[in-house]
Amino acid sequence: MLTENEVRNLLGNFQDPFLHKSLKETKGVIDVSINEEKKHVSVKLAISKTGTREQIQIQQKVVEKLKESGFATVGIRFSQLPDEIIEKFRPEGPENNNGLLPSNKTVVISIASGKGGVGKSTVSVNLAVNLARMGKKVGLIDADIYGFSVPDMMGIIDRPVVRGEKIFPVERYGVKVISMAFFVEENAPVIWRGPMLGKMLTNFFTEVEWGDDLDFLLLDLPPGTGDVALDVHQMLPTSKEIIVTTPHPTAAFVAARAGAMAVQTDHQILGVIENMSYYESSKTGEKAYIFGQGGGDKLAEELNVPLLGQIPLGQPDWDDDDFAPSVYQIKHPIGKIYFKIAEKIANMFEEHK
Ligand SMILES: Nc1ncnc2c1ncn2[C@@H]1O[C@H](COP(=O)(O)OP(=O)(O)OP(=O)(O)O)[C@@H](O)[C@H]1O
Repeated sequence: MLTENEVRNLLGNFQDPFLHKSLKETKGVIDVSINEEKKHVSVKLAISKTGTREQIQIQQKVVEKLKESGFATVGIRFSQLPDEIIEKFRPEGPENNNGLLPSNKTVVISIASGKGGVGKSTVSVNLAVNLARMGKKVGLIDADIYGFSVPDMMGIIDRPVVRGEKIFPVERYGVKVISMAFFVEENAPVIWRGPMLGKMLTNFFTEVEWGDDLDFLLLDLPPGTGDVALDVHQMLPTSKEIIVTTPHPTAAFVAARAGAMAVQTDHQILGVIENMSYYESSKTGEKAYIFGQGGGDKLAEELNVPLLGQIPLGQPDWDDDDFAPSVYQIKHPIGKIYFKIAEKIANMFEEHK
């Protein structure tokens, strides 16, 4: 494994993608810290333009190189170089303005879970829809390679339009949706492992025409804490995370590992959502805690983040004209809970605008 200085030297050879100078020259290697025991390296780099496809490319190369050098996990963060340095090295000629996707103002939020079946996709879909109901510009990427359920859940029948090199997402309930399901044969085997998924995700970020700057880009991640989930975590640009759990204390224990993965990859956790919290009788209003109790609270406490909400068991009441089996209507009691959670999330970013 490399020492901190060796990592600095290695990173110093990478080029700033717009200034075409080495990171050594631009003083773009800001921070390197190594956890030898866990074989983890955390790096902070400054480049001239963040939130670009070039950032994602350099990010992938850096992660690849560091893994080749013996690190098991890599955390990577980017910031913008100071204006003086950009001015000093700015190349002649028209500025390259392509590829500002997602833009600097887009908040990327990944929805993660410790295991499958806890409702991660349902939560992703309903958060996206409710952020859009608030008037936010929202994109949703279905990156759960084990089951691309988002299009079905939202009742999406259309497919994205491809024009030239750009893919135009499908819009549903005001959310721009891109799913791996659009690009693979139905029932095709799950061959999309780490690197392939990586390529696909890069394409989602760089070749998808999201239109005006998005406020939020949500990602439905693969469940679990195995290699695939770890790879995806590492590939994401500065992403925030929300962890979904069921109320059973053992479920929360497994979800805590997903939280640990987020921390390890330098992703800030915004909070925990507890799903399938209870069943409420529509006649008596009595609550039955079918899947146990306390898991969400316990996890939130352990991760030191807020419990953003508790979602009871219940189905949306869709009609045949507008079939979206997993989207709760705005007037539905669960729809209202999702709206409140969406408000909490949006408020976390209000002061920065
Ligand atoms: N609050 C809820 N009440 C009732 N059913 C729910 C609730 N949340 C999710 N479900 C149902 O549970 C099942 C699993 O949900 P979902 O697919 O969202 O989970 P997931 O964690 O994304 O699973 P996977 O990771 O395996 O894709 C679905 O059939 C979904 O409709």
